[in-house]
Amino acid sequence: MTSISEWYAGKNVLITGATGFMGKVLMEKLLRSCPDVNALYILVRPKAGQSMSERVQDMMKCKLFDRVREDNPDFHQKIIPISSELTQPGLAISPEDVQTLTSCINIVFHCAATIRFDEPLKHALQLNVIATQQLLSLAQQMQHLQAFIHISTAYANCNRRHIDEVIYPLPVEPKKLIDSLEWMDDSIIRDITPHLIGDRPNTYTYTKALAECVVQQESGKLNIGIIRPSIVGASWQEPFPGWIDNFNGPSGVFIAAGKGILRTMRASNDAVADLIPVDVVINLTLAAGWYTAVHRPKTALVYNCTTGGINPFHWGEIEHHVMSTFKRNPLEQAFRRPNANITSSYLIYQYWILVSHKFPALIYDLFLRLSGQKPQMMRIFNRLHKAIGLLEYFSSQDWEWNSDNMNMLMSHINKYTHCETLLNSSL
Ligand SMILES: CCCCCCCCCCCCCCCCCC(=O)SCCNC(=O)CCNC(=O)[C@H](O)C(C)(C)COP(=O)(O)OP(=O)(O)OC[C@H]1O[C@@H](n2cnc3c(N)ncnc32)[C@H](O)[C@@H]1OP(=O)(O)O
Ligand SMILES: NC(=O)C1=CN([C@@H]2O[C@H](COP(=O)(O)OP(=O)(O)OC[C@H]3O[C@@H](n4cnc5c(N)ncnc54)[C@H](OP(=O)(O)O)[C@@H]3O)[C@@H](O)[C@H]2O)C=CC1
Repeated sequence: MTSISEWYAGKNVLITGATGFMGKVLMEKLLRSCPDVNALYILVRPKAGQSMSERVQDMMKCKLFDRVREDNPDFHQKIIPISSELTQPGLAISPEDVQTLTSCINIVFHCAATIRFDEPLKHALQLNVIATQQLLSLAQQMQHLQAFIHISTAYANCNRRHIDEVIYPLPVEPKKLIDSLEWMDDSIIRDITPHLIGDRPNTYTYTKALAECVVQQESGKLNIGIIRPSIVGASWQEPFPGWIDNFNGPSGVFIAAGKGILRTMRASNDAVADLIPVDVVINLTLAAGWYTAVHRPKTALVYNCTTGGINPFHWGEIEHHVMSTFKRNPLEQAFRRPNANITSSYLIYQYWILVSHKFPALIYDLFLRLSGQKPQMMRIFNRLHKAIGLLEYFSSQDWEWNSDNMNMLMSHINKYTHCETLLNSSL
C-alpha cells in the first residue's frame, strides 16, 4: 500500500480558490509533504489592479511558503496559474487552457467561494452554485480525472440540530432556482431572498447547501468527496503554529477584543465553539482526495470535519482564554484596555453596547472633532455591530455533527501510515 504522499507523486492537481486562506494552505502542504507532485494548476483572476501573475508571485513570497522555499527554492515551477473568473460563462478559461486541463488533470480541489454572510443571493448563487456546476462539467471532460473534492461547510445545513454525513434535499430544485433568478431583477431577488433561505441565517449557508445538491446531481461518473469543515481557524502545527491571514469569523472578533474595541458580544457560554485548525482540515482534504481516487466510493462521501464531538470547547472557555492571553500579551495601539464579556441576554447586550461601545465612541469622536480631525469611532463601531450581529447565530447555539466518515478516514490513515492520528500526521 502506497502512502498518501506517494499517491500524489506525478499527479497534476487543479485547485480553485488557491489565493484564499484554505487554498494557500492546501498548496503549501502539497508542495511540502508531496514533493513529487507533478504540477499544481491554479485558477486565478486579476484583482485590485494586480495581474494574475503579479498576484501569484506575491503569494509565493508569503511567509507560509518559507519551509517549502527552504526545501525547494524552485518550487514556483510546479505552480501553473490559469486565468479564470469563476462568475463568467465557461469560467472564462481560454480554449487552450481548457485543452491543457482536460488532458492532464488527475484531481480537482474546489475551494473557491464567497464566504461573506451578507452577499446578495444572485452573486452568492453565481459563485457558490453556478461556478461549481460549470467546474463539474469541465471535470466531466477530464480524461485522467481520479477524484473531485468539493469544499463545503459544516453549516450548510445549520437549520438542523443534528447533521449527518449526507446531502440533504432542498425544497427548491437548484436548476429551477438558477433559471428563475437569471431573469429576475435585483430588487425582486432581494424581496424573495428571506423566503428562499427559509430557516437558514444567510445566503452563504443556503448557497453552500445548494452547491452540495448540484455536486450530487451533476457528478455523473466522477468520484466525488465533500469536505464540510466547521469554523476554520489558524494553523495548529503546520507549516508553523498560528498562521492565519484573515479576520473572518472568530479571528476578527478576537482582534477587536484585543484592541479594546469590542467589549460585549452575544454568545452562549455553554455552546460548543466548533473551531478546527486549518492544517487539520487540509490534511483531511488531501487524505479524502487519495481515498476517493483509490477506493472510488459508489456515492459521494461527505466528511463532517468538526471537533465538537471529539474535543468540545465552549465559547465561555474561549472568552476566558482570549482575554487572559491579551492581558498577558497586549496588542499595540489599543483603543482601551481589553475587557470583553459574552452574554446570551439581549437586554444586557444592548446595555453594554450603549455604555461600553456607543458612549465611548461618541466621546472619542467629539475629541477628534474638537482637535480638527475626522470622527471615525462611531463608523468603526457600526461596522463592528453589523459583523457581530451576523455572527451571533453561530455563537448562540450548538450543533451535533456525525463524523463517521471522518473517523473512518482517520482509521485508514492510521492503518497505512502508522501515525497516531490524522490530527498529528503529516501525511
Ligand atoms: C472576546 C471573546 C469573544 C468570544 C466569542 C467569539 C464568537 C465568535 C463567533 C464566530 C462565529 C463564526 C461562525 C462562522 C461559521 C461559518 C463558517 C464557514 O462556513 S465560512 C467562513 C465564515 N465566513 C465568515 O466568517 C465571513 C463573515 N464576514 C462577513 O460576512 C463580512 O466580513 C461582514 C459582512 C461581517 C463585514 O463586511 P464589511 O463590513 O464589508 O467588512 P470586510 O469583512 O469586507 O472587511 C473590511 C476591511 O476591514 C478589515 N477588518 C475586518 N475585521 C477586522 C478586525 N477585527 N481588525 C482589523 N481589520 C479588520 C478587513 O481585513 C478588510 O480590510 P481590506 O481587505 O479592505 O484591506
Ligand atoms: N474559512 C472558514 O472558516 C471556512 C471555509 N469553508 C469553505 O472553504 C472554502 C475556502 O474558504 P476560505 O479559504 O476561507 O475563503 P477565502 O475567502 O479566503 O478564499 C476564497 C477563494 O475563492 C476565490 N474566488 C472568489 N471569487 C472568485 C471569482 N469570482 N473568480 C475566481 N476566484 C474567486 C478567491 O479568489 P480571490 O483571491 O481572487 O478573491 C479566493 O481564492 C470555501 O468553499 C468555504 O465555503 C468552510 C468552512 C469554514
